Amino acid sequence: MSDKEFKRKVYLQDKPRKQAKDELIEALKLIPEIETVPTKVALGRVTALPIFANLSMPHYHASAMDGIAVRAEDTYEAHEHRPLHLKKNEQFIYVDTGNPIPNEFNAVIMVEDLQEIDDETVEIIVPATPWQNIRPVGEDVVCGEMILPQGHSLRPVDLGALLAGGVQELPVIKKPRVAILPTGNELVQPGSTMKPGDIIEFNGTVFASFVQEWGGEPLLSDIVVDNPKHIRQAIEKAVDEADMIIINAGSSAGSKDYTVHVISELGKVYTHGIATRPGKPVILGEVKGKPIIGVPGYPVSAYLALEWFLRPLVYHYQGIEEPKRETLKVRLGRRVVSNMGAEDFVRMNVGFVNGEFIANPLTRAAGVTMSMVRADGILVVSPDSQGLEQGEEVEIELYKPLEAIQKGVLFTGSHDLSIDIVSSLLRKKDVNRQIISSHVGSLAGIMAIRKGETHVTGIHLLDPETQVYNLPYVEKYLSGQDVVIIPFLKREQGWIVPKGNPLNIKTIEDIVEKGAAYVNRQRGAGTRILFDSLLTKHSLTAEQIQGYEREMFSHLSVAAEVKEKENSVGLGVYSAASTMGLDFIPVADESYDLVMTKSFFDSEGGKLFLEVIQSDEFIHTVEHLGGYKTVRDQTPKFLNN
Ligand SMILES: Nc1nc2c(c(=O)[nH]1)N[C@H]1C(S)=C(S)[C@@H](COP(=O)(O)OP(=O)(O)OC[C@H]3O[C@@H](n4cnc5c(N)ncnc54)[C@H](O)[C@@H]3O)O[C@H]1N2
Ligand code: MOO
Repeated sequence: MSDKEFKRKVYLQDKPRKQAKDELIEALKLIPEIETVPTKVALGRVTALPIFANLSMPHYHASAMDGIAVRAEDTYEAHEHRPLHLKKNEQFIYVDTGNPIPNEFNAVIMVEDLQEIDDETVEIIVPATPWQNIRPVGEDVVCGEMILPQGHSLRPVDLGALLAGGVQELPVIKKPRVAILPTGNELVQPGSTMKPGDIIEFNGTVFASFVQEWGGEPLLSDIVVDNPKHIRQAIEKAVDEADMIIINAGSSAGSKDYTVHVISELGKVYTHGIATRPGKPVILGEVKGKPIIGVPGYPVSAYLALEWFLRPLVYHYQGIEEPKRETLKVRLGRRVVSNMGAEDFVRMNVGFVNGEFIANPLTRAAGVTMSMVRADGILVVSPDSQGLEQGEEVEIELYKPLEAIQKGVLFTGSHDLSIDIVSSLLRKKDVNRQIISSHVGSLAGIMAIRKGETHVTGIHLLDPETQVYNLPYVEKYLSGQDVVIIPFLKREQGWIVPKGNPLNIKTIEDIVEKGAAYVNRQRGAGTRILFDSLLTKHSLTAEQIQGYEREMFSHLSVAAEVKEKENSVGLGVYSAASTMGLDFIPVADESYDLVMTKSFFDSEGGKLFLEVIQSDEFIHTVEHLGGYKTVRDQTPKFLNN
């Protein structure tokens, strides 16, 4: 078949995930191979047969203590009031722990229970019982006894028992070899010089690492060019070398999505399209009896699909149960909408607030790798649900240890680089005490405190009437709540412009007059409120600002956007400009303060948090960024009316 003969396939199935998996496992009779490996390097491998001891351990009667070997019968007369003397080499010999016990003796008396009279004589006052303090032959392992059953994943202690039982090598299931084929003309190897349209090939490494984690052996191939001929060749080679094949991507309906056609030409396609979001365009098939899985290109879809279909195969091949993740009951901090007819997999952040686990959905975009890095767990919403309400109790699968979630500090509010510094210093004090931050802007941060969804927020909200920062907003929106305001930083806000300030922007009027492309912040962000109040002050309107509608969610995203465009300008903090190598023209000094719930303030985590922000190391690091002054008087204000 040539390129042109491939028709564009646009219709995907919506097969239930479990059905698709069961059909695949059912269709393929995976026959594992067996190999012999040295016991010393067998950690994590799975026994292919029951393993029996070749030796007894110990293989002789051994002293269990340091002391003397005796005949118990010779000691029966010993008594507290009638000490008994024993003669060396006739009635006893000295032994150390582990020494063989000569045939004529049958008990050991510990050195602590002896009185040495002279070089040849000891005195005892308690008789010995036969076989006391002796490890009989085979006390640990008896020759011929089964040390381990078949299908057992070897742990460090198992290796010890095997070696003790004289097993120096053993039959294990061969690691299933998984060929990983990254395809796509846009892909380049990490470290290449990038031009627009290039994408770093990173999925392959993630897949290979998962395969290793699950006990398989990854065979990561070079990038395969997107055409049927090369894809076909790559699959044929992979089928010869591996037990399972992963092909990424081209699983969907694009004009270059050849994968499904090549698989059906070379073998069979069982499924194309499953009822999940994300991850829908998965292909499940076989070539020459080997499973082949086409996973979508988008990283999140790809990793989930790998877990749904490859993980069971890898474990099934090894003949062991797939380990289950811990689950946790949580209350939803926000509503989660869902597709009817498909399972939704929603990445979640979880925090322990006011004695309850509160979970909030992260971005649903399938291209955001960082959402997998940040996720504390995943919520699976069933196909017959239209969504779950705020406050509803649900169960999620955990991606992180419970302790880390329990100790995590939730920060929801306006992003500032100093919060990342607090996070790393906090972690230095306690590895489990990290900041889980959502950058939602100042007002949304205040609302999160109000709804009990966060421990801390960072805000910089100028009240246009009083020209006072923050306090008026806290009093307005958090009245009646137990919160603590901590004066935190003074920071410079200014115009972030490309290096050299090509449009020579100095004032807000310049943005209008020079037709600069403005990079705005989202509604409710302190920087947005500052910009809007500058507009009002200079009698300008939003319509006069080019780009006003496009909203970014952090200072750094504004700076990243400015870096992309010669004629652009944004409003943000100095540190964001300098991090991106951009110029900065100061506009205003503002107060960025922290608000925390009283219960967090009083908690262990709150105390550590305060210790960190008052530390010399923190103050020094923040001031070194430039554009900041830390507030020396961080006296907390309690709001409780
Ligand atoms: N008309 C339709 N378009 C799309 C559909 C659809 O149903 N109809 N489904 C969308 C969904 S959902 C997904 S998921 C993607 C899957 O697309 P493909 O599997 O064909 O993947 P590509 O388009 O080739 O790539 C998507 C994206 O991922 C990047 N990618 C690919 N491989 C790698 C790699 N090895 N490392 C890192 N990144 C990789 C690729 O460059 C793209 O940016 O289709 C939607 N479209
Ligand atoms: O189903 Mo795609 O896999 O949403 O991202």
